[in-house]
Amino acid sequence: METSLIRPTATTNNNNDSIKNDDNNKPSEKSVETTTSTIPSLSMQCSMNIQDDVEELDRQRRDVPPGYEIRIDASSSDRSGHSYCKQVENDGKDLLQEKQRVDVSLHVVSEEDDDEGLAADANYAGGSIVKDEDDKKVSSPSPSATTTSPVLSAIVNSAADNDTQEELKHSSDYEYKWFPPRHIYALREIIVEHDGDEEEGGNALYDAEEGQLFYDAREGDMAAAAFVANNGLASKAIATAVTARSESPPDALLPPAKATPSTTRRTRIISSRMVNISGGENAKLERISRGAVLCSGWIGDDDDDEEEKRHKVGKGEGELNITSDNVSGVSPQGVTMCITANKDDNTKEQVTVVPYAMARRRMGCNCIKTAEDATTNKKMRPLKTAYKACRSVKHTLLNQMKREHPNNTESDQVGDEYCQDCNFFGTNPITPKPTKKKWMRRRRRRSRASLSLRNVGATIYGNEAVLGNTAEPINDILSIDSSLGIYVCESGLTAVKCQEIIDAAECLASHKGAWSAYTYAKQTLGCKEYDGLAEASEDPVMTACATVRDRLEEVWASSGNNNDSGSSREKEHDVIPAADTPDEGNVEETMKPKKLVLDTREPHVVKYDISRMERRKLDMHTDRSVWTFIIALSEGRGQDYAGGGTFFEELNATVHLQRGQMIIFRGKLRHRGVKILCGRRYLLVGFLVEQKSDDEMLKKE
Ligand SMILES: O=C(O)CCC(=O)C(=O)O
Ligand SMILES: [Fe+2]
Repeated sequence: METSLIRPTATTNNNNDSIKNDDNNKPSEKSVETTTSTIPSLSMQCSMNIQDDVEELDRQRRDVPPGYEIRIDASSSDRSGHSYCKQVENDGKDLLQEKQRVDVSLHVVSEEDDDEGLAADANYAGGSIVKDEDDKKVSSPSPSATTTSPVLSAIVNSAADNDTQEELKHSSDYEYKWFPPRHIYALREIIVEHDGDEEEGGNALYDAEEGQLFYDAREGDMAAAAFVANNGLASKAIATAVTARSESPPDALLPPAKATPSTTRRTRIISSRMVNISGGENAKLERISRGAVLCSGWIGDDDDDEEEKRHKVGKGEGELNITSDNVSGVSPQGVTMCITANKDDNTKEQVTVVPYAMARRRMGCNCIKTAEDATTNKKMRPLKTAYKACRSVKHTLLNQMKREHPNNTESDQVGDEYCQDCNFFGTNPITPKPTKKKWMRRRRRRSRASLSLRNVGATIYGNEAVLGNTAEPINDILSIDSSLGIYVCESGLTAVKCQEIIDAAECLASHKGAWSAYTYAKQTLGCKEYDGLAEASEDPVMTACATVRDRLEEVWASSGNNNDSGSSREKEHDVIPAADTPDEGNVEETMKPKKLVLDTREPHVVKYDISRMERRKLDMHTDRSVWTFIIALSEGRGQDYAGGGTFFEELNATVHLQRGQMIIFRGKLRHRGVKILCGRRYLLVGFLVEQKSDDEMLKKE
């Protein structure tokens, strides 16, 4: 196993279009002055000519630590239609050797203008460059520098083994470059382009274990990129870095060199500070790469240089010969880079990513094949990720098809749209919309044939069942803010189980003809009403209820939060220690802990999609609940959707859950569902309310 590398590079900056960090409203020169030799100042070069990015840019400015600044340089552009990392030219010198400057740029084309796989000139965004000030070399950090900068410290400490850490701390060959977390995420799944020198470890990224933080900028490589694997340590390092930067001492937060794997699943890190990491160029990156096709083959003309070839492919020119033999996978997201796989004598084999539409057109065929050797051929190892991803896309699409053709057997579905050979869709994976008349007829038929309701849902989630619930509560609970009452933990749901709930909900919605909208959310389905959904959701819901009852209620009350008036922040001086709580008999009726049950129609599934603006988000509101739990059924950051998350007003942060995680919070906290940028986001939500006394019930009747 390769060791993880953090290969910092000295960088230069000759960009004068600076925009200052408006947090403290200091002029940019100020931040130059405050830059020390151990903490490089930060500037980012972005081409942002898309309106949406303005908000993101603002956020970036706020997020920049003191002494750093953001610089905007609208000149950074590339019209090839490809997203890739590149090293900006500098008089033909080997930049990495010279330790002068490394640019890491992302160039992204908006999907609206890309229907035939051709890049649009006007709509692209991207670019991030980290450089030091005044063309100066950034000095290597001394060991003390790692304590001066918690961010660097966190990154150094995330290196996989001690030797590497030591080397990084002491070697004068290394200099530290700090990527703001957003950009690390932006680069998360980008594959490093290098010139094909296939010596051992030539592309160490692909030898990285999941969870390693990677920054690889080797001499001779064509490009540099930061790479962060999906989960585990690397995420932790980033979460740590962000938190450390904002407020906390690094020592308390630094991850161990190797995370201890949890018995059931990989350690997953959640942080209230992992805010706004999607969006802006990252979102666009996620969007355009969806459905791209990975191909290997010749690109451009022999005498074109690499850059030229990429341009040509982006424009649909050149000699890329796409056949089913060289199509190697479909990338659902993230894998958007051109890769040079190998370089033997005169043979250059290129692996590149082209838009799905273009590949289809070139192949003159309705299906995309997945090359077996994507998993076995070492030279094509980068494709492994895409290959895996491809399988999951197929799975999702197949499920979708099954839902849309519930009565068909698989062979019925082959037809024009389905290739049994590769188990994949061709021209049109989505069934064409039925005419209104047909639709009405179908809807009537569906409602007649609606599921036979045994009223199981109402029983499963009735007061008695919830109060007598014997599910195991979750013990490992991360407190996002204990004074507000916001906690995150696992729900126990696996990805497969999450998908089962989604499938059940979608199946119901299609039988019913539509989603309901009985909470503030525009697309909901109540588990109490639908047996299939009720059954699929039982375990996580009961786990959530047990966790609130057996863990959170107690913690909450013991920190003086045993009534619900006003904000918890206001009550900070009014804490009644648990030990001083009077006997039950003396407690006034209002102070008695109430028994929590699920509200009349709870729990429910929420769906966000981008079909309409109001379905993308949920505006600021409070829930009519004592506690609300939200379980994420989909994965964010471009996998199932981008954007999203739950924003809390008092926290002033968005919490992003990973699939299977659950957030539990006080229902009266103002919160909103942040707009998703693409895909679909499903939640399983429950409102826990106080059980009404018999008197109250009678009164109501
Ligand atoms: O989308 C979210 O994260 C918030 C959902 C929510 O607040 C609700 O369903 O009441
Ligand atoms: Fe809510």
